[in-house]
Amino acid sequence: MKGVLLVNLGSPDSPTPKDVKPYLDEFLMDERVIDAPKWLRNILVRGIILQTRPKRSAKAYQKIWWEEGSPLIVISNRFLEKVREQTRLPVALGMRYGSGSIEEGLNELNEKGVDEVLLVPLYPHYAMSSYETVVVKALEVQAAKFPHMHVTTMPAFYSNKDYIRVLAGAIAEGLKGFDYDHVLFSYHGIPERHIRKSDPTRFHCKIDGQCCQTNSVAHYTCYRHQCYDTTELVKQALDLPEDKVSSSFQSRLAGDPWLKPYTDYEFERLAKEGKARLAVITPAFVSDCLETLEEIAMEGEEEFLEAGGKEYRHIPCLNDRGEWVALMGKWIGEWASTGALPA
Ligand SMILES: C=CC1=C(C)c2cc3[nH]c(cc4nc(cc5[nH]c(cc1n2)c(C)c5CCC(=O)O)C(CCC(=O)O)=C4C)c(C)c3C=C
Ligand SMILES: [Fe+2]
Ligand SMILES: [Fe+2]
Repeated sequence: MKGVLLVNLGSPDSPTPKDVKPYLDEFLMDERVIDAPKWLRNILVRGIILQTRPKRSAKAYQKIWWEEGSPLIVISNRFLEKVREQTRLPVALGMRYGSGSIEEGLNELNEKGVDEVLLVPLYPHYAMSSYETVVVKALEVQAAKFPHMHVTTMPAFYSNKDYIRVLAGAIAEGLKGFDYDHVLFSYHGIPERHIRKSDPTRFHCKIDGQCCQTNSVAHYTCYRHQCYDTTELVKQALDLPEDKVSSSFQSRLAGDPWLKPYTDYEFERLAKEGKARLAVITPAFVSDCLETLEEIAMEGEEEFLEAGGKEYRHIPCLNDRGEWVALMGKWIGEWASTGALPA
């Protein structure tokens, strides 16, 4: 019997340092997130980052926490419930880190008699620290605990025409009544090194301003290429003027170079260039979360206005909007009936 496992990133159980610390420990000790040898990761994460970050992160989580819990978890559950209404197949939800794990999700499907699983990483783009780690973890759990199950993985859907239509529709709605000077597509950042590590050709991705526009098999796993592709396709779908659109990368940790341009520097640059009214969208996330609600909607606005900007609008993620739920229902239906996956 077929079934579906949706997987998102996960959140701490509460916005307190006590709960944020074990969550960050699991997250940052993932070798695909902080990709240093284990002994060094131990020093970096447990010896340095976790000494101060949980307190700082907990404060940030407190600013965005909802009565029902973490926005990312609440929204993922709302999405789950609505997707269930679109299909007769069992659908479960798992989180890569923290409570409500991938194992619990697979177990729920197993108890319903599912032995053929469609695994859906809830990330539009491929990155070793997001999409890839979900797939690796799910396959590890499946092999160890549910060896009779067969798992098929949904590909990254960053350029799928239906996804672009749905994303463009959400952005058009968000831009309504806003006489914007610029639309910034802010994607979660990753270290530049991750791009090179994910290049199967080992020579294509040079992050030189050219490689992401030159055809290559490397783009199946090139986060940077995929992010720029999403921006370009939405720009075309909405007929946005070339000089009013750009992409940037947010949420970097100190240390190695991360993908540029950095979102916070872009806020300043755009304000200084006289772009008084700025709209920001965050298409690396399908659900609003700490990174969109605190870093972009709150901090971003402050930074932009302080730099001289006049008006700022953060456009929400797809969350549980009807068109997105219907599209996931359509993809599940196609897989269930013909085995086809979104291209
Ligand atoms: C080395 C560090 C990190 C990499 C690489 C990274 C990639 C990455 N992350 C997301 C999605 C989310 N990240 C979120 C929070 C978050 N991310 C990092 C670090 C890296 N992420 C940290 C330390 C945190 C925790 C908060 C903080 O202390 O700043 C979230 C929000 C979770 C929530 O509970 O709301 C999401 C979502 C992607 C898609 C990605 C690679 C493309
Ligand atoms: Fe992150
Ligand atoms: Fe590239």
